[in-house]
Amino acid sequence: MAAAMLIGATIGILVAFLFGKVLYTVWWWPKMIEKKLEEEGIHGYPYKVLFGNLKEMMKMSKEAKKQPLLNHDIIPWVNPLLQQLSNTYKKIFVLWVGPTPRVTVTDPKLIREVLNRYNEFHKPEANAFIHLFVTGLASYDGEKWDSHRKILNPAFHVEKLKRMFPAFSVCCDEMINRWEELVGKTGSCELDVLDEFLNLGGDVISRAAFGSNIEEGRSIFLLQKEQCELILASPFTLFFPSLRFLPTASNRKAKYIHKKVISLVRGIIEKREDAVRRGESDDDDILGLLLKARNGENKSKAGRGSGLSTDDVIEECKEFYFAGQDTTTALLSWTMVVLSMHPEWQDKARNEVFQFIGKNKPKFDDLNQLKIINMIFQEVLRLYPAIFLIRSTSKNIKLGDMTIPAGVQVCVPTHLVHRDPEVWGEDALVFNPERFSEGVSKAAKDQMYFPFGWGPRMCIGLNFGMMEAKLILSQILQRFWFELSPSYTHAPLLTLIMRPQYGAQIIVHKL
Ligand code: HEM
Repeated sequence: MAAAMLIGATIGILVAFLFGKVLYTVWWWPKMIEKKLEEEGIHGYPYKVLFGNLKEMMKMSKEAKKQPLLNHDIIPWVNPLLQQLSNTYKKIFVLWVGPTPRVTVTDPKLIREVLNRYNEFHKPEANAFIHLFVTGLASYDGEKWDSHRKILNPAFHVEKLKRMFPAFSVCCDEMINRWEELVGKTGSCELDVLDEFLNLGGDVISRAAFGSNIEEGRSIFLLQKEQCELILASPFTLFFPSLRFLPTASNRKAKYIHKKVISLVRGIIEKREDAVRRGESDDDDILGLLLKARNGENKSKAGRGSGLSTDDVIEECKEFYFAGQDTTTALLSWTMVVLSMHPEWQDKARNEVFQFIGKNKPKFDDLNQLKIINMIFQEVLRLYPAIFLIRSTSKNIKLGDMTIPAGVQVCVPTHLVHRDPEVWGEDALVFNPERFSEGVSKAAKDQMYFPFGWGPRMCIGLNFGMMEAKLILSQILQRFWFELSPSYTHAPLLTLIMRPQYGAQIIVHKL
């Protein structure tokens, strides 16, 4: 009897504790933060228990999407709530992603502060689902980030990229030859270029950065793609990561994929170790540098805290398979879509390729001559930037003359700032690569252009991604002209990466 009462009391205390914790997380804490933010002059939609503003966000977006999107003014269509808050509060406001406050900053001075003070406004702790992709360097802070960045930087130096160039070239040739076969005798065919570039990106990263064979790389990125689709199918899991513990079929599948990816990466590492032992491998690519650091061969470069474990190496490999592929895929897919919408720029780009490269195979140094293509990519990355930047506070931090409380996410909405008429002028929503003809400083007021991030945490793969993009686009322009397929629907989807929601169906014609 006494034992039963004891068990009953223990369960009662546990239930009360859990109830209290849930109440604190979904009601008391957000309300307290809301009040503090208001005292600092940071306003927004009121917090609603559990879902924050997610329901309004989805409702408004569903309403907006009843009309087709016909131009590059995507924010009122993709995220009308964000547009409304920005119109009302201008430079800083809060919106609630579930119980998490997201302070959104569009003021240039504040943006610079957030991105430069990267140790105070650090990377948010990746939620368990995001962690499946965004791991390694992109998610670390402090000493660990510093030492990993020092280990990896040399893999992206220009002379290393030059050495990787033949591997890039082989992958691009294979894709172009396949397109020629598909176009065949009829002279044209329809392709979903999103899939095409996803495959290309995976091949490039496998061969150039890991020296692994194409099949291994393809298995990894197909699994990661499937993982991404599983998460997108139930977007609430992004905001309520505890849902991953539910024994659902998709959670079981996500766990299975995660394990499989790790075992494939482990296999690539073991093969590389064998090749190094036989003296048959490039030990200065991404994987080579990571293994050297793990073996303690380049401690002086990495500095304190560089003790890499095999698990660290696996996390970095997973990250590069994801980061190195999806971002460049998005850039290339949007470029094909936009150049189909603006054929006059497609012609200008093609003329430039013929002027500097003719019908020859592009060489590494040729790519530096392609100024118009560079301007086109800059403009595509302005209107369709891959990623928006999110940081987090773990203590109260001064920002301008405000105090941002601990536990708040701070967001720099690249896609919004890249369309701000105060920064870009009256034609901010128009596709006009010409604005970059005299460089970024002349194109954007206050240098508010950051498709690759900002400062020390700027994208490590910038030159890698741009080399891949220039090489493949110049080869496409040499052989084909292209237009949108009637089956294409302009529908940018904003998740981790901005991509065309229903694919990028393009009709490719032989020149
Ligand atoms: C067009 C292509 C690309 C775009 C638009 C892009 C964009 C970005 C952006 C905006 C960031 C900063 C994120 C932040 O500060 O929160 C970033 C970081 C990063 N990117 Fe890229 N990226 C591209 C290609 C690549 C490639 C090809 C690789 C690898 C081969 C790569 C690897 C990384 C890594 C590892 C980071 C984290 C850097 C750090 O935190 O130190 N990216 N990228």
